Amino acid sequence: NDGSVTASPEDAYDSEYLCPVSIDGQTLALDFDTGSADLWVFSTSLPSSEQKGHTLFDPSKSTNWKALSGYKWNITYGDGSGASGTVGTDVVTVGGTSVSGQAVEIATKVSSAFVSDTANDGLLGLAFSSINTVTPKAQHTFFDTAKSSLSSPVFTADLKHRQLPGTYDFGTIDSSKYTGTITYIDVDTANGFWEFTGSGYAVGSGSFVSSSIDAIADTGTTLIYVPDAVVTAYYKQVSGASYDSSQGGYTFPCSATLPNLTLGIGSYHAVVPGQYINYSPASGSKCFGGVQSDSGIGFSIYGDVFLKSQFVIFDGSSTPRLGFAAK
Ligand SMILES: O=C(NC1CCCCC1)N[C@H]1[C@H](O)[C@@H](N2CCCCC2)[C@@H]2OC[C@H]1O2
Repeated sequence: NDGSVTASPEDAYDSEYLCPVSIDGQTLALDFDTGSADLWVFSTSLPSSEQKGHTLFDPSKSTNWKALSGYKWNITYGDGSGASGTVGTDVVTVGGTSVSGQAVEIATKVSSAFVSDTANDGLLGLAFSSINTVTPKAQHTFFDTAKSSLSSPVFTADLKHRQLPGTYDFGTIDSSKYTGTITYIDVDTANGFWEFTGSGYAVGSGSFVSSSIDAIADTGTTLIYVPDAVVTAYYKQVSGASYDSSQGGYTFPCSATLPNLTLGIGSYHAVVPGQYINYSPASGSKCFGGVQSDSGIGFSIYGDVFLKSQFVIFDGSSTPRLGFAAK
């Protein structure tokens, strides 16, 4: 029951990656999010003003749909976006991986950021089921439901930079998708995230600075959010860079040459190419950086700007761990 599904960038800046997911034959484009644990979809139960432009799941058209009476969900994400609604179970298929009895959370309310993100029909959470928001009983993620039917209890992310589709694979580690060896690091699941301790950083050709960085691997977050010491060291090497409070982050002249950012994972040095850190135009001739401060978040976030530079293994065995390799 192993499977592989394409992950297509939603826009020219790789703001998010969307994957086709079939719910009893109804196919929606979902944002696979290793930073949350709810599988929720735009539905015919939303007010029509919030449905516009999205593909909707209609449970009344599903023969395998089973409503969970009295069950509800309500989620708020780190960017302030959120959604809420009701719950049922159905057959969910991702690439070749099909599971029955999967909790599918029907949106009856979504925040404006989701309404306007018309390519996005919902989220498929891939964090640990301990942070699923369904009450009165938390539900399993798609990966947890599928795990026992996979050749190996793993999924991998091979996201790409700019305009290229990548893949999420379930159940196998495809050795054609990476070079060299895989470096594994322990994961602390206490907060429900794929959380680990990074070993430090380097900017461009500069020397590596050893420092413990508490971080999560989050496919649902676009950028890299790291401690101020890293951010300051990085933009010191970018002429014309500055913190722009009106943009809410560091910007620099779009013509700037950006240094690579190396992030340590154990003894492995993961290199994020400088070009990946020119995230998008901000205003005028300034561009918005793909590396920003993690202050106020509580931990660092290695989001898509980082993850797309690597081949990443999310190992859900009894001792969960993360694997990273160059590609
Ligand atoms: O909130 C975060 N990350 C935070 C970013 C700031 C620093 C803390 C973490 N990720 C979310 C992302 O923004 C959402 N967004 C919705 C609107 C369209 C774009 C995507 C989408 O839903 C869940 C996840 O993905």
